[in-house]
Amino acid sequence: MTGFRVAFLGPHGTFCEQALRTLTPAVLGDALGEPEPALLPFASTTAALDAVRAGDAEAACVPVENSVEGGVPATMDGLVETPPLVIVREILLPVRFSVLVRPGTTADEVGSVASHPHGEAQTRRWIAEHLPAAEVRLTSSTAAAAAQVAAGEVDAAVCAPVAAAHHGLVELASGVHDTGDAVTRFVLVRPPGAPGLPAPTGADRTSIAATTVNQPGALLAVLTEIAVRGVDLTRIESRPLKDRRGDYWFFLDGTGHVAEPAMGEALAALRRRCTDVRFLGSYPRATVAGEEGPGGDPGPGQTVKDYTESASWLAALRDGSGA
Ligand SMILES: O=C(O)C(=O)Cc1ccccc1
Repeated sequence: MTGFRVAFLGPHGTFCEQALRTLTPAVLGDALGEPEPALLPFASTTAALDAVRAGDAEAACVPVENSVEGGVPATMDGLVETPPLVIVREILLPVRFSVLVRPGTTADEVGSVASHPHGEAQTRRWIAEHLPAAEVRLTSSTAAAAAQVAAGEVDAAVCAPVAAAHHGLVELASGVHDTGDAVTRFVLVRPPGAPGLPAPTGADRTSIAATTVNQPGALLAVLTEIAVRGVDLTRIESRPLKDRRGDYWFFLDGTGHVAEPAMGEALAALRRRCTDVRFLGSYPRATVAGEEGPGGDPGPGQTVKDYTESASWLAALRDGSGA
């Protein structure tokens, strides 16, 4: 038994567990310094993140966004709480839903159907068409919906096919979705300073959360600091600050690593410009099998080599050896 624990959105049979299990022992060992951790299911993403903050787990795997429904609010809110956590890996999981029922249940007998809000959002049309009379209930995870079916609390669950084996259910339908090729992005988080924080690979992503003063052009100024350094912004999404009505956290993902000059300079500029800025991690960019990731040519004068050469040139001006 290892002393190393990874919390995840449970119960067993969630997409989150599947995402975590796609990491090979080598990748986990690299990201966590421990190839075979114990995987601990938690009832919510908030509880999984809290477990890391409380020292009850060394890392947590949580869903962060979906290509159809956008960000997972509980995860975004949880990432900017204190003490800070940083992302050390991202995992992209193509998501295919099954509709699971107790053995013997027919479509006509389904009076209620449950799923995680992101599961419901991705199958809303299908449910309206195939289970028009069913009352829709939202659950903390897709596997929690399957557990409710097994307990007789609800008739059907929209969830991962693997949840059938975990909860003794059968498929009423499989391959269910409103939009094909949906992908969910999960992240593995750790406390900052933990061993094994990712070194630059040359194909990394950095996640940042920033708040600005409420003035015309404030967000434009933040985006400009990023754009002029050739950082490819791959995501921008906002969440209300809650205790400061009208103010927002802007969640920004861009290509590059904090150890590289362009991203490092962009972060330093945000630190000057923003009322608050949180570094949420630099980690290797994941791609879906067979697809090209972002981060092509950063533009003229924007490569790491360009930054290094211009920094040496400036240093020479300053010490009087160059002109
Ligand atoms: O509830 C789950 O299984 C999760 O991992 C969250 C989720 C829900 C719906 C689609 C993708 C991920």
